[in-house]
Amino acid sequence: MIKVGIVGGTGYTGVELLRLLAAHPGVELKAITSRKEDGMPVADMFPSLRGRVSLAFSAPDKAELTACDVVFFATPHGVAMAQARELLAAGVKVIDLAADFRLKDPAVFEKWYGMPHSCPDLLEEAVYGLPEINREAIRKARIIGLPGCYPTSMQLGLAPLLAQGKPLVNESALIADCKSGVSGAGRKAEVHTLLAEAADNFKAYGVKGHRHLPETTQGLQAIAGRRIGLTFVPHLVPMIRGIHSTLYATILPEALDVDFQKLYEDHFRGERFVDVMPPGSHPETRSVRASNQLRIAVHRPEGGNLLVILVVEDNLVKGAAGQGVQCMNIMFGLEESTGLNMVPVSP
Ligand SMILES: NC(=O)C1=CN([C@@H]2O[C@H](COP(=O)(O)OP(=O)(O)OC[C@H]3O[C@@H](n4cnc5c(N)ncnc54)[C@H](OP(=O)(O)O)[C@@H]3O)[C@@H](O)[C@H]2O)C=CC1
Ligand SMILES: CC(=O)N[C@@H](CCC(=O)OP(=O)(O)O)C(=O)O
Repeated sequence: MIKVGIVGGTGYTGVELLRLLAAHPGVELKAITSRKEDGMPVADMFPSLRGRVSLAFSAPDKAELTACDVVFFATPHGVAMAQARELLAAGVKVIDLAADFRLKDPAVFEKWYGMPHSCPDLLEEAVYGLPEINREAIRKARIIGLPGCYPTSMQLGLAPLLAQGKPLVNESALIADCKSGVSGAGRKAEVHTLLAEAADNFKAYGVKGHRHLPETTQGLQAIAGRRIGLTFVPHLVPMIRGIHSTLYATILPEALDVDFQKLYEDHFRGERFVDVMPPGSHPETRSVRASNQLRIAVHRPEGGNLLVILVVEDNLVKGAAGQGVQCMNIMFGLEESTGLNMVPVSP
């Protein structure tokens, strides 16, 4: 059994990790931390876990965490990087759901997260936890920086176009129009996620610049091996879970004959968690709810030169906790889908 610790068990991604790991056949939960709820039984705070998780939250304790095989950080940015070195030295693998190990350039990290990076050497070693792109590196990794929720949808949605030897679309003018449910903002109390603010409302935010832009650009450039240009506009929609990303790319004249549906199907053939839907499909967020599935539909309106890619995922599962479990399975040599075979909840 893999001994698992979770730092930050009371946030939405923390409790989602608990839901997935409580049903995982190869895992033993050893420590679930919360400084504010120290001593409270997990099932008292989350009755959905009654009979499934018998542990209580505890304050982060070095001895408890270093006795684990892997520790997940479901904490705000900056927490994992302060503790990772000690855990790695004790032979513990680290999977961070925040952004501490996503961006390769410490100066870019500091610009977008407003804090200096405390361990640039570990940043260099860390592997970006997107299995469909980075599976082999994840297998050998000691430390994983899991992608943000929006970047998962944007990178998987655009990867087949950019992974070709020569450009098929105008790679300097890609557009990502993305919508997220409010759980993406986390569990902490904030005015903009109050029911009276977020319900029956719809708005864009972060148009001037969102921290997921440099992360996504970094990933897409690594896939393409070329510079790319991306405009990313996130929106908040009045639903709880789910991301819907609509991606636009202009087809180059020399690629107008390409069968893009086939290109996507070939690219993701054999990928358990990426479903390329039949032509003409309109994926819905509820078709992936509470599952690690991501669905993609490829459109070319009126057969013209604009490609429209629709992507849906559950921000808390494929966009966070599920992707973390997928990476853990790969790192520990388990079947990649272990504990992740749930059917999406619909309606
Ligand atoms: N929500 C989403 O869709 C996604 C979120 N993420 C990222 O995952 C991380 C967690 O997000 P979310 O679950 O929404 O987070 P929340 O902000 O809701 O929860 C944070 C958790 O971290 C703990 N915590 C806070 N500060 C510290 C600290 N200094 N040391 C130890 N524990 C601490 C809190 O418990 P306590 O204070 O009691 O210790 C709490 O359990 C964030 O970095 C977020 O950006 C990533 C992808 C998607
Ligand atoms: C709806 C909403 O507010 N979403 C969050 C992104 C959630 C996420 O993936 O966050 P991290 O990069 O912090 O891990 C936002 O736009 O800030």
